[in-house]
Amino acid sequence: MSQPRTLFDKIWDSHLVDRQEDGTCLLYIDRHLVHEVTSPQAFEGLRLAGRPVRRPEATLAVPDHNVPTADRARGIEDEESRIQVDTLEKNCADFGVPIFRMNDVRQGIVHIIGPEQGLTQPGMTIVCGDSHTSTHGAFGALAFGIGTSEVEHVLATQTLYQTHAKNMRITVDGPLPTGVTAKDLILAIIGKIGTAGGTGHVIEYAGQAIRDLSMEGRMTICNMSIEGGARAGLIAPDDTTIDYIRGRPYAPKGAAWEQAEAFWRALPSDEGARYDKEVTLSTSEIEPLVTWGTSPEDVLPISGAIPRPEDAPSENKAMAIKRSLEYMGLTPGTRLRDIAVDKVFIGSCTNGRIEDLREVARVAEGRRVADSVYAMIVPGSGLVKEQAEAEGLDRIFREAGFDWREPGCSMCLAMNADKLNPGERCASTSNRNFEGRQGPGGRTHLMSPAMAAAAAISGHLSDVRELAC
Ligand SMILES: CC(C)[C@H](C(=O)O)[C@@H](O)C(=O)O
Ligand code: SF4
Repeated sequence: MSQPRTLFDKIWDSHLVDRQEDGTCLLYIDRHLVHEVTSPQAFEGLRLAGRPVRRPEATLAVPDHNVPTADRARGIEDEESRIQVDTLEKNCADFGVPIFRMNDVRQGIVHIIGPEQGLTQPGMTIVCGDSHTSTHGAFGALAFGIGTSEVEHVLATQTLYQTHAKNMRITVDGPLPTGVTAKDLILAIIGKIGTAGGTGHVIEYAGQAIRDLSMEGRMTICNMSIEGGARAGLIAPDDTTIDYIRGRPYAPKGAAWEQAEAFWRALPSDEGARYDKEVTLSTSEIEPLVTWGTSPEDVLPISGAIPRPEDAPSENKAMAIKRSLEYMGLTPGTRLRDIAVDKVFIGSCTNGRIEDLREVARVAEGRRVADSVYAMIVPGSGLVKEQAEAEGLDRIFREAGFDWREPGCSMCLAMNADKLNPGERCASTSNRNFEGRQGPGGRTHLMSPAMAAAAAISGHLSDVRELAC
């Protein structure tokens, strides 16, 4: 009998082209997603070497980081952004790579459109020159970010050099308590394991709380695996996965669907498969969470207060807390819910999907954004936007005083015109809160869409459970 294998090992083994004595492996890559930030030098490399793209039909490009989220009819005003987006279009035209252009309704954040189009499927290897490629692991695909020289390698050969990561399993037991979402789960996980907790590992998420999540929630979890230091995140495919993929534009059809489904159902880790590291959490310990510092592991329940450096377990940690608090403009002991916000950003590849927008609408309906707050909602893709509008969510948002925008990365990382001003404080549904992430001097508190909506309405960090929904 063969050894029981994990989902990760099954995907790895089935994509192994070659293994060197030193452990370096050559993997076949099924899908390659491309955006404007990390691809220009890769295409330039191909041009210089006179090489074509090996499998254009396995590649899809989309501009997302540099696109404006308002007034698209006016084109892109910022010159640097315009050059980035134009360069991507030209490279795709020159090399025959399919692209969803800025004004295509299918345009959106690369990690939102892959799943939406049915390009992301269980058992695949998926890469993109972007760290949050881990998002696609929600489908039981081995998906990870790569650097620009690797983008060039994949474009040229459809393969990639890799070394085998270790297997880690994080089990979240119990049902989701009221007001607690996938975002709270992953923030709790990162709070527990730390930003280096997953280093060198591929994390498989398991347990009732994970199984009970929709695909949207599972994507939120896998998206932030990278913030926990992991190489990738994975969730075993099941009925929820298969139902989500069925009928999407790039999903297999007819007999190919039957075959694919049988293959997908054989992918989950075998009984008795061995993990190098195991972590267990119970949802009974988890409340709605917010970050207070400049790392995603600086996380606390909304009922908590800003930590005191002198309570830190080590001198180093005390220094780190002090520095974070200085940057964040916060005083130890302040109750989190007494912290006023200037802006609210709802969107990103972590929380810019339709379900996230429905959550926001549930909180926003019949209420008003506080006068002191500017709140923006940036759908993850043109199709998410279209769906939200078909459901009348945009009307709820507008009536409540939210700014309803065009799709893109936007203020998740401020590579376009959407930025925090120095010193401004933001409740954000994105995934990174380091110094300057949302604009130089900007201060970010990460949280779920419902919690961000609650902050927009009340004008300060607040507990969504106290707003009757
Ligand atoms: C610009 C890109 C390379 C970057 C990433 O790799 O993640 C961005 O998407 C981010 O979220 O910081
Ligand atoms: S939405 Fe944010 S995290 Fe996601 S790809 Fe864009 S910049 Fe990166």
